[in-house]
Amino acid sequence: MSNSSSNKSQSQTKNNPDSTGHSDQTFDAIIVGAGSAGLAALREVAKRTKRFLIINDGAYGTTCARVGCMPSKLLIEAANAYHRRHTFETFGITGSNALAVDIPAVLRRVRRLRDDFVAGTVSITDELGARSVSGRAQLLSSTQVQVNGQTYSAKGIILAPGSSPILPPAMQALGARVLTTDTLFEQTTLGPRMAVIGMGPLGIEMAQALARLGVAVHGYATKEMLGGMSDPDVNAELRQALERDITLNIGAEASLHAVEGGIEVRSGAHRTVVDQVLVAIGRSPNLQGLGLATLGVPLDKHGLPPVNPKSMQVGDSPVYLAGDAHNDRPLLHEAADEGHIAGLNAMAPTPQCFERRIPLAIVFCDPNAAVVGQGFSALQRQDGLQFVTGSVNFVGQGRARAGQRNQGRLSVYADAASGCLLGAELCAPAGEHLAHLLALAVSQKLSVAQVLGMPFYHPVLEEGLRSALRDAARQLPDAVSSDLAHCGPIGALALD
Ligand SMILES: Cc1cc2nc3c(=O)[nH]c(=O)nc-3n(C[C@H](O)[C@H](O)[C@H](O)COP(=O)(O)OP(=O)(O)OC[C@H]3O[C@@H](n4cnc5c(N)ncnc54)[C@H](O)[C@@H]3O)c2cc1C
Ligand SMILES: NC(=O)c1ccc[n+]([C@@H]2O[C@H](COP(=O)([O-])OP(=O)(O)OC[C@H]3O[C@@H](n4cnc5c(N)ncnc54)[C@H](O)[C@@H]3O)[C@@H](O)[C@H]2O)c1
Repeated sequence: MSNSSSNKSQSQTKNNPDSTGHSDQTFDAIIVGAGSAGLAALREVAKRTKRFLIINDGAYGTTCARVGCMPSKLLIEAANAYHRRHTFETFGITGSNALAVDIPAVLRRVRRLRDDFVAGTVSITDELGARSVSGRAQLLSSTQVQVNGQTYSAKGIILAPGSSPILPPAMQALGARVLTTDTLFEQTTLGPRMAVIGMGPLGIEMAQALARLGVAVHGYATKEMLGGMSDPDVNAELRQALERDITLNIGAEASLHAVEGGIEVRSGAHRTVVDQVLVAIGRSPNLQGLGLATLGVPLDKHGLPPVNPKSMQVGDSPVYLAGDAHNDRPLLHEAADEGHIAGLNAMAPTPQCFERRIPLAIVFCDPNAAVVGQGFSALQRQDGLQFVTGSVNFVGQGRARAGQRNQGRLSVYADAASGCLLGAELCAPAGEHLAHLLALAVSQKLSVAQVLGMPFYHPVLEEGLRSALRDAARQLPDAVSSDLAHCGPIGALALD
């Protein structure tokens, strides 16, 4: 798609600037970027006025649906389905050796479903006719935008231009075998040997998925902490889990060199030759050429203006910056929230401040990794804060053992005085669901004792969370009143 349905969409909405239907070229709001943030803003703007314009450069369909969240999860689902065969023999199921993966077919399914998801988002702008314009927008002032050589004015301007994968020129120079997530899902096949540079959320997810599809994967990271984790014990579990699938090289910057028969990856003293490389070393906001300097506000070293995270307002101007372009919380639900806030405020007589949700970041590796609320290092950095850590290792957890997925660790952090849950880090089976449960508890400011007061069914993975909470409760002053935390273990793994 990126390529077929998005191009179709562009030709359908490629408007002559004079055909916007507004002879004075003045609008209530102009939205720059039709991604998740821009479309969330559009929903609020369109409820309040018909005098708006949404301008998008390049492919339509949003980064999330086109080259981000959705195709990456589609690849992961296929990889994990195939990987499950390794547990079959232990379950008593024979014949798994006869199973094979057809990577081109996996990629075709990824694109087919991805195109469905994209079609849904593309239709939103397609239906707008002349109010949707294709082209690269540039600010001329806090109330003026130029696109395709035409100038438009608006009372409020929402900038939601997203971000792009970082691909250093030396790596890009090696040609089509060096991929980013913008090109990964367009490949007809992958491997047999691949390197993934960068072990942030994106690198980890793709490296493990590729390995589970049978590609020999080498992963490279400069830092010990992987996938956004900061708790050394949880990070150790994550590392161990990844090393079951990929060869990890940690500690030095990786560089790429064209050699006979492939691309050589050099990292410290380590050398490997691969067929393709996925570069996942972060994303940079699409701010270049956006004209932010015309706003007359100071820009930081990355070219970012000051943005109020509760109103998305840039300084005191009628301009709002939302989504990955802001680079504060580059996640889908945050981009949507920011677009929503920006849309409301661009249409309001006076911008309002909104409470933001507690942080929640999930990495869809197996076991899932997640940070909820305040992570370990954020808590450690807080002067004067004393917190306790309650932890559980899933190796002995009953339900996890039953399903052959008994690996991982979950740590909860609680205020040492009040017992209030502050956050959690985990790399645990069904971690995406445990993380949501914890997010509810943290956002409701519940104490460890209060969460322990809810029922935990048996036998469920959530009993692992209960063990971590009990571990925390034992270190808290109200241990005696909280559940069974003060009781010793029964001594039977399935019951404890
Ligand atoms: C591989 C991958 C996996 C991910 N997985 C997850 C996940 O599982 N969960 C999660 O929460 N998040 C995930 N993310 C992050 C998520 O996709 C982003 O946070 C989200 O898509 C950001 O939306 P946005 O609206 O800010 O940007 P985008 O969707 O990129 O929209 C920006 C739009 O603005 C356009 N534009 C740029 N400059 C201009 C200009 N000057 N004029 C006009 N238009 C312009 C762009 O071309 C683009 O169409 C993932 C990202 C990637 C890359
Ligand atoms: N499940 C999810 O929610 C999800 C999944 C994927 C991406 N995302 C979002 O997309 C964004 C981008 O993700 P990302 O993982 O690309 O970026 P990232 O910045 O989180 O991680 C990049 C990593 O690459 C390392 N690195 C940089 N240069 C290197 C080199 N030469 N050799 C080896 N390592 C190097 C960095 O130290 C860093 O740890 C993130 O901010 C994330 O929020 C979210």
